[in-house]
Order: sequence, then C-alpha cells, then structure tokens
Amino acid sequence: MSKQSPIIAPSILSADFARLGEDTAKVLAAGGDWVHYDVMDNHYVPNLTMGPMVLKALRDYGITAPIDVHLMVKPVDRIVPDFAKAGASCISFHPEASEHVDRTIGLIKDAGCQVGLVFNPATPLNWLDHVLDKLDMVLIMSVNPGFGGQKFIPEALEKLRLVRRRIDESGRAIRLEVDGGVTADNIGQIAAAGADTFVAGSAIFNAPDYQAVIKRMRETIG
Ligand SMILES: O=C(CO)[C@H](O)[C@H](O)COP(=O)(O)O
Ligand SMILES: [Fe+2]
Repeated sequence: MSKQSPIIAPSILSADFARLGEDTAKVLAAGGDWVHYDVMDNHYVPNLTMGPMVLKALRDYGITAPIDVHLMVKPVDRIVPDFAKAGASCISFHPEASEHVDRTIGLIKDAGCQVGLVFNPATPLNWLDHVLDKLDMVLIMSVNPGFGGQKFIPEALEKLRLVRRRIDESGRAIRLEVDGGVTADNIGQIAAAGADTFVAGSAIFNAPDYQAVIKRMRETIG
C-alpha cells in the first residue's frame, strides 16, 4: 500500500500546560490534523507528563480532533483501558515496555482504538515480524524518547525507508509516523524517506505563528 494522505500531528508536549485546552484548540485551528499526546512515566523515560485525566479534560473542553497517544510507560497494559475511556483515538506503545506485544496490540484494539508500535533509534525493526499486519501505524522515533526540543537523528531516515518498503509489501493501509526533531526545514527529506504522519512539537509551539509553520510544512510535503 502506498503512502497515506499526509497528517501533521502537533505534539502538545511543547504547548502551554497552564492553558492546555486553549493552546490545543489554537494549534488545531492553525491547521494541525491530530493532537499528539506524549505520556511519560519517569520510569520507562526520565520525565513525567500527562495521564488519562488530562486527556478527558481536553475532550470535555471540546477537542474533537483525533488524539494520538504516545505511551512512554512501563508496564503498558494496565493503563490502556483508561486512555481508551478518556477518548484516545490511537494508542502507540514501545515493544520493550510490554511483556507481551501481541497481547497489548489486542488490548488496544479491543478497547476500540487504533494501535501503533514505536521504535526508538536503537530498537531493531524485527519487532515488526509477526505483528505488522495487526498494526494501524508504525512510529519511528528520530530522537531518544523523554523530551521535546531535541535534534533529529539522521539515521532515522534509513529506518523510515526500510519500514516504508515493508508496509508497501504488506499491501495494508498502515501509517508511517515520525516523531522527534521534525521541523519545516527537514520535513521534506523525512517525507521523501517514506513518512506520511509527522509529529512536531517545539518547531510549532516555539514559533510565534503556528499557522505559518504548519502551512510551510504542508507545502513542503505536498
Ligand atoms: O515523543 C516525544 C519525545 O519523547 C515527542 O513527541 C517529540 O519529541 C516531539 O517534540 P519535538 O518535535 O520538539 O522533538
Ligand atoms: Fe511523541
């Protein structure tokens, strides 16, 4: 299956946490397609962010766009139903953080969400063996997880090319997402490597005009 239509998913990790609903609505009005929601537990990664209650608060505030939950937590399974109930659209997890990857995939789907598998810069792609056909998305990290505002790791480009090939060979409509250090300057080469779903946090939220950055990104990826 060839690339899906491009999606830009602003990471609200870099939003104004004191005005999260307002800033999330603002980035969507500026052209963001999805909300990328980073969940960090100070265990699997050395940082602590938001749980399901904050996600529900965003839904209650009126955010209706798809919410793309990136779980950087260990263990994974016990928090899945809470995120589904809170209003997550897609839940992605790191295979090293799950005791039973196939079971976690099933749990997320049974909870009514789309499912993604996340690859850190040093995580081998053989975690895709036997489960690729069950996934809605593969997420390639282009930074080590835990913080926004890091620099894009260029080796991620080759990984994107390899996964693009595997998705195309599978013939399935699986999204290929990239996360970490994505900017309006490098998004062109990232798209050329095969990504169709682009997470960007600091590049959007640290800019004075969200709409101008998102527009430039969209024009670059076509
Ligand atoms: O998962 C993440 C970090 O672990 C974030 O989604 C990612 O880093 C986005 O922020 P930025 O675009 O600033 O790199
Ligand atoms: Fe993320």
